[in-house]
Amino acid sequence: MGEAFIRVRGLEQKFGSQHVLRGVDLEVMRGETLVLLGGSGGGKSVLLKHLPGLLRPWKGSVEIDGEEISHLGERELAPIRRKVGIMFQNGALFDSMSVEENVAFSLREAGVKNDKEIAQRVGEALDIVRLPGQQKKMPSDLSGGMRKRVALARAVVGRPACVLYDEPHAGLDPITADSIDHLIKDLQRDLGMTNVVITHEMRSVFHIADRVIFLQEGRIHWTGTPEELRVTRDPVLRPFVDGDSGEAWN
Ligand SMILES: Nc1ncnc2c1ncn2[C@@H]1O[C@H](COP(=O)(O)OP(=O)(O)OP(=O)(O)O)[C@@H](O)[C@H]1O
Repeated sequence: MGEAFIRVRGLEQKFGSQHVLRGVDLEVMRGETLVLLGGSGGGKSVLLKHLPGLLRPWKGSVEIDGEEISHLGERELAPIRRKVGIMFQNGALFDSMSVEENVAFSLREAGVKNDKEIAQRVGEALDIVRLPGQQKKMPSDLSGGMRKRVALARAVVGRPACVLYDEPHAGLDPITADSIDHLIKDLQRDLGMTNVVITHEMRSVFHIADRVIFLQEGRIHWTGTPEELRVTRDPVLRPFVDGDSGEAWN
């Protein structure tokens, strides 16, 4: 580690009069797993969408692998999006396409045309997410956990250097959520992947994070290791870690 793969400086975003990001400074080191925590509506997804250039900063800058991307057009962003894969919150699979077609979609978008190469790379991606041989299944045939893994296969099939995960555990039972955590760590260990993960699952945070960032009202309120998070006395973080709303149980 030691070298920043993502560098965000003074990032601000507004939607109408709503000032969602208010000056975010962030570095994600190559090969690290960074977890992004924060209350609902605090701007985590909005921040994540700036990293592959899906949103353009209102103010500030975003650098990916040493390249400033905030001024780039759609065509110039294509190589950036090959470096930064994203696994969206709802999995976002196309229900009318098979698993194979869903995973191949981002490769075809990236201009890969050779069917044999596509089939091979889809097979490898399905192996990585532990769904070997599931190419012909339709999304409606899959469980929630399997759909998430197909979404992850789609994010990694282009062999990005970095994967962004927007609540990869949402709607999963604890065992399936744990298997997603293992996949995230396998990608980091085996392929040197940089991971940025939004989650509300504290158990996962302690399993996967090298570093944690807490976003509050559009700014980074706290940064530390999982060990520091576990013992923090920060008045905003403590109830979050304990899952304590402050209301009494009778
Ligand atoms: N494209 C958009 N247009 C207008 N408002 C938006 C847009 N995207 C996000 N917002 C608003 O920005 C705020 C932050 O949203 P965001 O999805 O980043 O929250 P979050 O921290 O990811 O929350 P959660 O944990 O609930 O998913 C919300 O009030 C949301 O309604």
